[in-house]
Amino acid sequence: MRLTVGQVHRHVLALASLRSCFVLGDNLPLRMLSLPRAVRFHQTAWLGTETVQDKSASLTLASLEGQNKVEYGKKEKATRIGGPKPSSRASALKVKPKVSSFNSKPAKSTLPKSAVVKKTLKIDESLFSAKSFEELGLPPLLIDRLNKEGLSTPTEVQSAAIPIISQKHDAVIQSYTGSGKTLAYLLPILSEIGPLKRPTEQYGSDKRSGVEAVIVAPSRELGMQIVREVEKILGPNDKRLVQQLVGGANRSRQEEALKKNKPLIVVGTPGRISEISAGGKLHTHGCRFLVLDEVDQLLSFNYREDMHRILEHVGRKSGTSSRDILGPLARRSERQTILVSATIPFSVIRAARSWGHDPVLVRAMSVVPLDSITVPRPVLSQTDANPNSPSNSVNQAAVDSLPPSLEHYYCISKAQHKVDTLRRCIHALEAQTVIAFMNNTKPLKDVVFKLEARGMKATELHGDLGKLARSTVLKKFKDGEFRVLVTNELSARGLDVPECDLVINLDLPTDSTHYAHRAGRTGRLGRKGTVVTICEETETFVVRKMRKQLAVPIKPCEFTEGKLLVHNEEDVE
Ligand SMILES: Nc1ncnc2c1ncn2[C@@H]1O[C@H](COP(=O)(O)OP(=O)(O)OP(=O)(O)O)[C@@H](O)[C@H]1O
Repeated sequence: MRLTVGQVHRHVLALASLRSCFVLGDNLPLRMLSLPRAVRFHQTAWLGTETVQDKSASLTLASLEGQNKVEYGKKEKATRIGGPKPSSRASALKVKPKVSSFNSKPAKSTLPKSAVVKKTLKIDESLFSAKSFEELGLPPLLIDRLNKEGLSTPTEVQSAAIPIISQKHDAVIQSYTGSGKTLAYLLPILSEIGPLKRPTEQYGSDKRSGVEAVIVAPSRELGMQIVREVEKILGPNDKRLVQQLVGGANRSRQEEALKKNKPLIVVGTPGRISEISAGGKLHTHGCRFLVLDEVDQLLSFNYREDMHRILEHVGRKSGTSSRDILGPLARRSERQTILVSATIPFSVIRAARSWGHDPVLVRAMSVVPLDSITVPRPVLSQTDANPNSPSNSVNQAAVDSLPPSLEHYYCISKAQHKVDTLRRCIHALEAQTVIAFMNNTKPLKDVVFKLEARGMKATELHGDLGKLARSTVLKKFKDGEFRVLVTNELSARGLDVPECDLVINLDLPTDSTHYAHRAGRTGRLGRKGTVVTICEETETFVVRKMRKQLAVPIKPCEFTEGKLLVHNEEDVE
C-alpha cells in the first residue's frame, strides 16, 4: 500500500488523537483485504480515525451499498421515525419532546452537531408516549415479571428502543448515563427468547437449543451486573438460562455450565467469550442477538482481536465463509446487532453502518436511520483547536451522556491535602455513598488507609483484586457497609449504584469522555448527584477545558467550616 506524504501526515496525527477507535473487518477498505489480519487491524485503526474526506480510504463494502454521502456544515434536523412499518406511514410528523418523570432535561441536539439528516423520515408519535410496558407490546409473562420487580413505567430510551428492536432493526442506543439502557435492549430480547417470550413468536423454541443472545461488556463488573439484571427479570426458576463468561473466573467451570445448563443468553467480556468460542465450547452461529454494551470502549484498540472474532462468529450463517465477498453481508442477516453506550462517537456510527441492515440511532426522544447521518467536519483541521467545535464528535458524545440532574464543582487543593479535602467535601455535602476516582492503582490503598484512620469507612476496588474480592467489595459497598469506594477507571463505565450521591475526581480524568462516564455513576435515573474534581492549582486549566468541551458549569468551590462555598461562577466559554 502506498501513501502520499499528506496521507502519512494525517495518519500520524490520527494515531496521536485521543481515542483509537477503528472500523473492524467488515468495513475494511478493499485494497487491504489481502493483508494479514493483525496488519489489517493496525491499518484500519489508522483509517478509522482518519478524516473521512479521504475518499479512497472509505471504499468499503458498506460504501459500495451507497451509504457514505458527505455533506458538511449544515445543521442537523432532528427528524424522527418509528412505528411498526416506518415506510408504510403516510406522513411525516414532528414529535414534541415530552418530559417524563425520569428525565427533566429536554432532548439535547443529536450527535454530531454538524450532522445532516437527508431523508424525510416518517415517524410514529406513539413511539415516544408509552406510559407502560403494555403499550410497548411486551408479552404478558414478561410484564408480570417486571411488575413483580416493581418496574411498571418505561424510561424514555426504553420507550424508543423497545419497539425498534422488536421490529428487528439493528440499532445504536445512545442515552445519558443511568437512563435505563440495559433494559432498553434486554426487554425486547426477552420478548423473543426464553420462557417469557411472546406466545405467537414464530421462531419455534423447540428447534433452537443453542445460545440465542450474546451480550459483550468491557469489564467483569459490568458483565456481572448485566447477568444479575437478566436473572432478576427471568426469575429464580429460570436464571440458569443466562450464563456469565467473564474473565478472572474459572474457565472450566464456565464451560461445564454451558454444557449442563444450555443457556439461551451469555454475557461476558471479550477475551473470555472469544477464548471459549475459539476452544469450541461456545456455539453462537445460530445466535439471533449480539449486543455490545459500552460499544465505544469495546471498539478500542485493546479489544480488537477478540471483538473481531466475536463479530465474525456470532450469528454467522452456516456455510458462509469469511472469504466470500458477500460473507459479511450474508452474516449480518443472521443476527440483530445492538450497540449501546452513553457516548457514541462518529466512529461507532460508521462501524454500525457497515455491520447492520438499515441500522438506526435510538435516543431518548428520537430514532434516526444511521445512513441519514453524515460525517462530521474533518477532525484534523485547525478548527479542532476549538474544543467546542461541532466537528468534535467525541466531545459531543460526552456532552450527550451527562445526566440532567448533576451539579459539577472543582476545588483546588495541594496534592498532600487531597484526602483531607475529600473528607471535608463529604461532610459538607453530607454525602452517604461516595465513589472517588484515581488514575493509578497503587495510591488507592493509601487513600483508603487515611480515610479509615479518620473514622470514615472506605474500601478499594481495582483490577489487581481477584474476581471474588472485587464482587465482595462491590456488594458490601452497595449494601452500605462502606461510605467511600476508592477506585480507578475500572468502575467508571456502567457501574450502577443507584444510591451514589457524590463522585469525586481525586485525579483528573484523561478527557471529557472519561469525565462523563465517571460523573455518570451518580445522578442515576433522575436522582440528584454531585461531582467534585479536586485538583491542584496548576491543573485548573484542564478543568476549564473540560468545562468548555462538556458545556456544563463546573463551578469553583471550597469546603470550609463544614460548608460548601461556591465561588463566583466563571462563565462557560
Ligand atoms: N423502567 C424502569 N423503572 C425503574 N427503574 C429502572 C427502569 N429501567 C432501569 N431502571 C433502573 O435504573 C438504573 C440505571 O439503569 P442502567 O444501569 O440500565 O442505566 P444505563 O443507561 O445503562 O447507565 P450507564 O450508561 O451508566 O451504563 C438501574 O438501577 C435499573 O435497574
